[in-house]
Amino acid sequence: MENETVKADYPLLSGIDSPADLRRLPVDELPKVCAELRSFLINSLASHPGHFASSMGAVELTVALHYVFNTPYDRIVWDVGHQAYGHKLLTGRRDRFETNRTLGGLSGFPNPKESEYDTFTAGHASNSISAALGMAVASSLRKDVPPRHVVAVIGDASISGGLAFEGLNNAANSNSNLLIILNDNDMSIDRPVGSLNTYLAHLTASKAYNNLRYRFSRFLRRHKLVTDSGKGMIMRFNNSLKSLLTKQQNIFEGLNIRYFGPFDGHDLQTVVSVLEDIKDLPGPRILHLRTIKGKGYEPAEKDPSTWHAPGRFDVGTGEILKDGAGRPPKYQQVFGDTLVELARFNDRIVGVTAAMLSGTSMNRLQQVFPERTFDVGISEGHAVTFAGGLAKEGMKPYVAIYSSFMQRAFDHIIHDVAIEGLPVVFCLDRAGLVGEDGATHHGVFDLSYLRAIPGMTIASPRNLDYLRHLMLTAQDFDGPIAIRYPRGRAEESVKEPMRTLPIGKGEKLRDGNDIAVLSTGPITSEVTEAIKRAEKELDIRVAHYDMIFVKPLDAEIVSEIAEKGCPVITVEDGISEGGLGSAVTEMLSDLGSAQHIRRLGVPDRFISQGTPAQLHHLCGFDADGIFQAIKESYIKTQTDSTPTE
Ligand SMILES: Cc1ncc(C[n+]2csc(CCOP(=O)(O)OP(=O)(O)O)c2C)c(N)n1
Ligand SMILES: CC(=O)[C@@H](O)[C@H](O)COP(=O)(O)O
Ligand SMILES: [Mg+2]
Repeated sequence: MENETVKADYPLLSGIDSPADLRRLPVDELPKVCAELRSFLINSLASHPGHFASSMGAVELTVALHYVFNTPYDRIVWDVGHQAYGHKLLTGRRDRFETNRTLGGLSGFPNPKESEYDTFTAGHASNSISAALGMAVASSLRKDVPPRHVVAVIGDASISGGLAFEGLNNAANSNSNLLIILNDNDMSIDRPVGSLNTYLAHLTASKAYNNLRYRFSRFLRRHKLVTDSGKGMIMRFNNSLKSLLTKQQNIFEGLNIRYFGPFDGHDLQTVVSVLEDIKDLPGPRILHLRTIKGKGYEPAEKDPSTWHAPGRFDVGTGEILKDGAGRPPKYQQVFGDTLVELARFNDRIVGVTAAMLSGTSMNRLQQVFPERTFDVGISEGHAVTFAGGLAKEGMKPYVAIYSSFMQRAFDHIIHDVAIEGLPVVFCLDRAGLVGEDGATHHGVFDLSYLRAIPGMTIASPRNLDYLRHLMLTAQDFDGPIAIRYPRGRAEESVKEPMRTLPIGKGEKLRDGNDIAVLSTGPITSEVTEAIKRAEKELDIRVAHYDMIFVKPLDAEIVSEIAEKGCPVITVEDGISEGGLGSAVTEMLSDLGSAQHIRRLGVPDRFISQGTPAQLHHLCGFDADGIFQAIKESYIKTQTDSTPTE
């Protein structure tokens, strides 16, 4: 990428290999750096897609942070990290940026294994304040010289998450050098929800007070009046102004966190000078910046939801290049439509999601039954407990949450739903290896963590028909049930009318006695392909069962394969430890069988980004990997049964 054209198009950016280069520029050159960063992002992401609008909106903030703070000595902790592309470009990764989110390339999120500037794992929302506070406390315990600044950058939706509140609550009691930057663009992925959002809008309305207050405190500091008595003066000044200019107390100051703002987060000079002013103040502080999601690219500014992660697009026209024409629908779409279909006939059905209204297609229910659809914001734990309450009073909640985000709600599932056996339907979208979002987002742990919960029923459809069958089955099921389905499009469209399935029953898709393969979920189609190849190339007969339910596991099927006595292979798009393979192994062992079992799934390590097909191959459970496993298992039986001299 660093050719002559790039240098001509990005004269300043091409000279910035690290933030130290940025810091050598005069402050009035910084707006040009921002313009170049935006142009770079637009041109790169048009053909190498990723999280667009948040990074565009955080450009000035990113430049200001690396300009004012001595990174990487000073720590910037990005929340979620989907706004950190500008940060990647300024921290030595510009020439590799086109590998973003691809196999072996850059991670789409800050990743400490990738760069010393990426200070903490990011991907799941609301962790930045806690992590940054921990770092700040560690720094003061170590008595770092010079004192180390720690900055958490968090969005208006992410700060509404429970974990962020816990962090704020703790930070307020600490004297650590923590600066929280609230990047408030008044957007989540969809419209933000909740009263904190309304409250932040009100803070903007009290701008006059906040500006005056900031100017006064700056005057005192510049004239070295910030002694204890100076602080007292500030407080008295604040309090009298507050009653004059605002109707309510500032929530952050009420928590004992000094609040500055709101300021225009695109006014670079202001952001730089405010950061310079407040960076050395002791104790926890919050700087509230108002920004525009998608800033600098008109289509994104107008429709930030669509441009959160738009895919490929035409830079000139702003047209998003769709890849779905004529192809079967996505799992999420069929989930959304089926939920509407069921809800039309059953007025107890309600939908709950945690800030993923469009991502889960729960917006389809919202369009038809707005009063029965609940987007509770980034609060997976609350979503589950809230659903528990709904179920307790006779409603039938379908809770659609991405599998990896549901990890946040593990205890809520146990304590607030499973112990009472409440009939909540957990719709785990993005189950399995999700692809480009990588390790933080792969939904690979759900089978293992849910299977450990007594009374939990867990199922996975092999195609869209079975997704619909399971959603109908769940409607009349009196207990907690999880349905896991993957990201993206199915291989085939819906073909059959919806019907109820027997709980805990799998299906035999093919019979044979040489090997038995047991699978769950859409990966079943890879098994079918592998078996066809094995039967042709190895001249063997392979039995294939779609287990559908991982819990309760179909004991009849497991007894049948125990009787066959042949080698067994299990296949799942999830971590091998504790999932389908473990369930089958445990049951066979309970039956006293000593059959050879091979468990195919995600190995015991974190898997980075790539396309799902690449990752299935890497983990050895695409059609080719399954074929190899069948072959090896078969060869082993042949070798084992050959009589020795
Ligand atoms: C625990 C968790 N839940 C949901 C998400 C999905 N998610 C990613 S970004 C986002 C919206 C974040 O909004 P905000 O913090 O305001 O940042 P913005 O996108 O506006 O820049 C959501 C809900 C997530 N990453 N983590
Ligand atoms: C940053 C984040 O967590 C979301 O934007 C996530 O990347 C969405 O994933 P999908 O693209 O699968 O909806
Ligand atoms: Mg936001």
